[in-house]
Amino acid sequence: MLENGESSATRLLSTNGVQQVPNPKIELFQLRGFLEPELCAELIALIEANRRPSTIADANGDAYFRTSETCDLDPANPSVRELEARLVALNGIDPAFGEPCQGQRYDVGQEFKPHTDYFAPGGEDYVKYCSVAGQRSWTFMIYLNEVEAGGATRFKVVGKTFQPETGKLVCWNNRRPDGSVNPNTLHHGMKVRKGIKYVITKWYREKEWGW
Ligand SMILES: O=C(O)CCC(=O)C(=O)O
Ligand SMILES: [Fe+2]
Repeated sequence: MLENGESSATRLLSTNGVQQVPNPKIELFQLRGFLEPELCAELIALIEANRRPSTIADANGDAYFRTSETCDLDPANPSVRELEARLVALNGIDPAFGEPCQGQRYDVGQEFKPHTDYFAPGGEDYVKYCSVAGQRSWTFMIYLNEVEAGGATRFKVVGKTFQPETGKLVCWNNRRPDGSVNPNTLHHGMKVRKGIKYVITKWYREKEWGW
């Protein structure tokens, strides 16, 4: 187990199939087939059964900034426990540093406009969201299905776009090597044009979550 909500390139690349985006501005990885289709289908069913409008920290006045729906996944559910076990095996992050897993559902026309997952230092909500658990360290995201059209995740600064693919994981470090937040992680969950998009998001913190 690594310390303080940290994963590392070395740890991630020790799993067969993990690929790192070759760009010094960001630590960004993908792993195809991280979850098998059966587990993805179970997680989709959970998201369908229990969802609410998604929210954002540091509200910016744009009511259409994040138009998806969110599911707070029950940590006691067997499929969610399996998901958590897969994550720790891959990333070596002590689960105590993780926020609870969420599912996100995007219908046609829904998106999450360009944003970073870290809380803006000095921003209004920084104290509110970071005083206990600290800043977000790593993001792990898993696509649960193939979308008929649209719904890619675009990292504009580094020029990398990921297409949704059943069971594919994408993960990145939200900070630079010196520990400061990395604006090059800016990413856009682009509009779904046809079909419905389902993803899992898992965020880790620099301190124990403990809520
Ligand atoms: O849905 C996506 O492609 C991106 C989701 C995302 O960035 C987030 O939930 O923070
Ligand atoms: Fe994000």
